[in-house]
Amino acid sequence: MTELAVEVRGPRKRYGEPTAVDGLDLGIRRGEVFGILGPNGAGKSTTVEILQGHRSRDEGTVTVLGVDPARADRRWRSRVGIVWQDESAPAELTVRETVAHFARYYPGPRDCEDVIALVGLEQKAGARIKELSGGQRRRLDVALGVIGSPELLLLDEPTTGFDPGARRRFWELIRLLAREGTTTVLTTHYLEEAEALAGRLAVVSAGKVVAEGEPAALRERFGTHATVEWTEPDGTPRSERTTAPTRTVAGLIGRFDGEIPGLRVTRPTLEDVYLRLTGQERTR
Ligand SMILES: Nc1ncnc2c1ncn2[C@@H]1O[C@H](COP(=O)(O)OP(=O)(O)OP(=O)(O)O)[C@@H](O)[C@H]1O
Repeated sequence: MTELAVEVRGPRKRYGEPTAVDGLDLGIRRGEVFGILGPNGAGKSTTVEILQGHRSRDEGTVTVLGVDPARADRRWRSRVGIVWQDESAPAELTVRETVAHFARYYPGPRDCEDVIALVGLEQKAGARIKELSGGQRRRLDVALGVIGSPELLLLDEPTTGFDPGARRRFWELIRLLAREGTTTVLTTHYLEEAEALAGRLAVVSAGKVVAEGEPAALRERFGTHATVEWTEPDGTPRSERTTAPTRTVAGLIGRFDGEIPGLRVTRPTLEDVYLRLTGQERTR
């Protein structure tokens, strides 16, 4: 059996111009949490939908848990957990009824009450779906994605609308599932989420992968410039972008007698690297 849970080679999907997915190659290992980052319209949802078997592709080979999702059967579906961008669970059912209803589709589901607690909906277990807030609805979507004990979770912007506490709880859930061996693929616009959760990331832009690797390695590879900031004796704030911040600081030490006012050395964040890779770099 292949070590890769997801293998995508040369996929293309065109709705018109430009091509939505244009050779967005991915190799996602079993058991890893893999993040897909990219600006609006980069092709993330289209890719996740192709992996889920819910969108056709024009070209390329796609293998998910050893199967082409375009030809997947019910057994394959029970091994894959999906969090839809807009779930359409019946509004009149309660949270508990909905989770129990979805659990029946799977051969080895998790315990319903456990899952409700894992997404923090214990207090709302008896509430009807139509009475939930947007963030609570989204938490229910996540519960429905994990209820079947999937081998692979495919999550498209799972934490949109989550408050910070719910987001942290979600991170804990993904880590718990990862410890159990679940592979997770998630798209997100939250850079700190990608950094906190993903062992590896792909940054996509215009339907292609523009960089891939561990978050720290991406920062190292693409975020080569640090910024050194200080204040001149006349009060003028200064900053310098440099690949050799130690040398800049050494120069300042030579010029200043004692403490350098306002000295700060900042390394690029994942966000800086992301903005640079996707052509949205700010000028500091
Ligand atoms: N059903 C569709 N019909 C026509 N064009 C589509 C359709 N779905 C997506 N597209 C186009 O394909 C491109 C990629 O869209 P996609 O939804 O995959 O991007 P995304 O990276 O998920 O963006 P976002 O961050 O906004 O969710 C966009 O230009 C979008 O307008």
